[in-house]
Amino acid sequence: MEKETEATKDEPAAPAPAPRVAVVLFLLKGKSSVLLGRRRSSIGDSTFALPGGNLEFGEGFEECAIRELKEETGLEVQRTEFLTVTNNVFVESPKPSHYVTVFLRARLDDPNQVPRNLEPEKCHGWDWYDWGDLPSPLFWPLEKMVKSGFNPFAKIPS
Ligand SMILES: Nc1ncnc2c1ncn2[C@H]1C[C@H](O)[C@@H](COP(=O)(O)OP(=O)(O)OP(=O)(O)O)O1
Ligand SMILES: [Mg+2]
Repeated sequence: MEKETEATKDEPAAPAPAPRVAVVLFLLKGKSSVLLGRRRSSIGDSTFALPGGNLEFGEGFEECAIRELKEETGLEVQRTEFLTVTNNVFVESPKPSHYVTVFLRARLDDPNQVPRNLEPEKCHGWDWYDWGDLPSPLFWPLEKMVKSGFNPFAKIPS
């Protein structure tokens, strides 16, 4: 049953907070490079994270990843593969939030494409980092994956 906060005489009841869905992309280059950007956000400010964002109503995961990548970096990919999904509750951010995050991966269609920082209000800039020598601090959900041994370059079991 949907929970609602108590309505007052003048204000309608606010809907109870609900989990949201995000789609993020491991964009891979060569044998071991991934694209990361330093976040400017109330969630994970200044930490290094993957391109991606909120799934829009009616959108597919791949469609969302391709759109967010293009909006944030100008880079284009044609197809993606599903990697994993994680459940992340951000209790300490100013506005607590809960994200179910879908991780996809892709390779650059043209390895000579250069990322541009098209949303500078959300990111300090994009760059390629070696998976064996990642920058610090990583956005904590990503840090957790790295620590658990997750490898976005691994062959996906069929
Ligand atoms: N690497 C990650 N691991 C887990 N969750 C992540 C990761 N990256 C992002 N998220 C979650 C938490 C973020 O607040 C949420 C939305 O991504 P974020 O990049 O903040 O949105 P956005 O501002 O690009 O979205 P939009 O463009 O839709 O407004 O996704
Ligand atoms: Mg984003």
